[in-house]
Amino acid sequence: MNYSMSACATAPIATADADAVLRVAATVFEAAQGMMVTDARGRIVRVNQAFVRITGYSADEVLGQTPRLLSSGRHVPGFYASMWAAIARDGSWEGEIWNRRKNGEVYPEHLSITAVRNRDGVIINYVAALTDITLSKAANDEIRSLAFYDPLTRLPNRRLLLDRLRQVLAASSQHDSHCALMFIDLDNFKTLNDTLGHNVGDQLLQQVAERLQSGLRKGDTVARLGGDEFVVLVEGLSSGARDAGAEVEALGAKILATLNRPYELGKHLCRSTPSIGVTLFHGALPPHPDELLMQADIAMYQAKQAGRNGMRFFDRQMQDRISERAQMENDLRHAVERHRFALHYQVQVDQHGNARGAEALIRWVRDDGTMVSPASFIALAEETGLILPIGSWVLETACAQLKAWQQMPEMAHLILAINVSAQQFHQAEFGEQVRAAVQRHGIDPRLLKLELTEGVLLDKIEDTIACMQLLKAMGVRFALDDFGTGYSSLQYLKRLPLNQLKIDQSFVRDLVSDSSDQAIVRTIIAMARSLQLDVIAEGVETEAQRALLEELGCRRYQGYLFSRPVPEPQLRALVKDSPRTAAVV
Ligand SMILES: Nc1nc2c(ncn2[C@@H]2O[C@@H]3COP(=O)(O)O[C@H]4[C@@H](O)[C@H](n5cnc6c(=O)[nH]c(N)nc65)O[C@@H]4COP(=O)(O)O[C@H]3[C@H]2O)c(=O)[nH]1
Repeated sequence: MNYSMSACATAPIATADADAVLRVAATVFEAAQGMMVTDARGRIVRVNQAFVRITGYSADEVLGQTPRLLSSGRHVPGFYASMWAAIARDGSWEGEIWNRRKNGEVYPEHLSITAVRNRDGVIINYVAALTDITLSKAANDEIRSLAFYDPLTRLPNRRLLLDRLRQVLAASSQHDSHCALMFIDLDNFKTLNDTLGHNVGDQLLQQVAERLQSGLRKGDTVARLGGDEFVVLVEGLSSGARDAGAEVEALGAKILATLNRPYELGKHLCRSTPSIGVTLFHGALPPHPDELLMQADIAMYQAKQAGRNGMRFFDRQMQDRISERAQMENDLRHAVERHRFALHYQVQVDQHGNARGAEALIRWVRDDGTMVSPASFIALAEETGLILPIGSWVLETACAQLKAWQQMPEMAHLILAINVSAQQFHQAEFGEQVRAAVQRHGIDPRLLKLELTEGVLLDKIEDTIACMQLLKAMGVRFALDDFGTGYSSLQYLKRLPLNQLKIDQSFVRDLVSDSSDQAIVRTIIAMARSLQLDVIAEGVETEAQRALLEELGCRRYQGYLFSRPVPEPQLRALVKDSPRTAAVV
């Protein structure tokens, strides 16, 4: 284009060929790009239709003028001087500038200017090609905005936050002052969103964003990471960690108070509270931005654990615990995939010492063969949902074991109890799962006992009763585990098709010396009687405890006095020796 223009401005018109070149040049000159030709002194000598369209000036209005008439006044003083210096040096210049249309509107344009020289090398014209980039610039801005800002709140997003954090970290080695990263998460946002709808949830997030922004200093950054997670980056705190901590503490208290004020969300007046996690950093050895964000997140999690609507500072021990937990979750997942579990069995005896049954207690078998107690992984399995495949494995393994016992005369009478967690029990297909397992293994369902805790039973009581009744009708038994530690009331206990109450070991431990434990155990036994339920005591370790339990009316026992939980072959040996099962320590 510029080449053609130079041809147009400089080629001598002598031949028919030259005529054709001229027509081509004229056509090119009238292309979509704005064109402007000046003489060597900068006076406009020619413009095309596109120029007229872009600038709003007619050719007559600009001929003889200088391009200064388009100037927007937006550029710094040295801008044009350096542009002309480049043209003088290189023969051309190209870049983006702001110009002004005839109607006063300032617009961005892409401009390229080429100097045209005669045969002697003297500049005779300047040719400018200009493109209005208003639209593409707007599109660029939009892309930038989408890439770096959260569309809902207009706050910086994670990408921009990390970018700023990187800058702050790079600069922090030169400053003494501390900076803080605060991770803010709204408590119960999900519930509000689910109950009042996303529209109301969005309004809350917008108002939280406004409150956060208005409560901070200009230099601080508020970002939204997504969902109900906000982050505040605070710079320029005191140089001493203690003072900086106190400043952040005050800021945190202010944020808590601001976000605690009620929100008007359409026709709803709502309350929302935040949990805030803070990590402080400064100078010498700044951590990686992702690491800082993780620390603040961990501290926020700790604030949640501590009861919400509060603030916590990051603490490294907490991080170690969380890393351990993550590692354990990973290992447990592998264990579930490869069925790395074993059932141990703890015998349950009657008052004559005869084995009447056993409780199956799971162990996680580590790759090095060590056994991990369920006390250290069942809670994690419940939190992560892994309890479902684990529970299925226990059910299958217990049924297979019962089947095997049915072929052994000395074991065939044993009732096997398994623990069922709340999540497992409340799956819609749990009843069916048990029925199918019983059928698949061809076992007598009366030999299977499901131990449930009070928590399981209290939840969704009608569904619970329906599921229990279905299984009870098949012959499956139910025991209520850890009895006495929850909130069971006689009224609802009456409605549950239970077979047995299990006295929690915490009442057995000091039974001999503690008269209030004796009173509790006496009451539980009386309650069981009135409900016509069996009663068993767990955690029986001494003969004195057993004797007292017997005196109080309890006829079934489980505990170290009889045996610890042991692998199946040991249980078999033990049962063979019963009555008065020998103690296995
Ligand atoms: N101090 C003392 N302790 C005694 C005595 N006798 C038994 N124990 C222990 O007390 C726990 C009794 O089981 P639990 O209350 O159902 O408590 C169980 C149960 O809630 C859960 N659990 C075990 N296996 C499973 C399972 O397959 N599924 C589910 N969901 N939970 C399980 O893990 C808990 C802990 O199991 P374990 O570590 O095997 O711990 C067992 C057992 O080893 C005694 O005389 N003294």
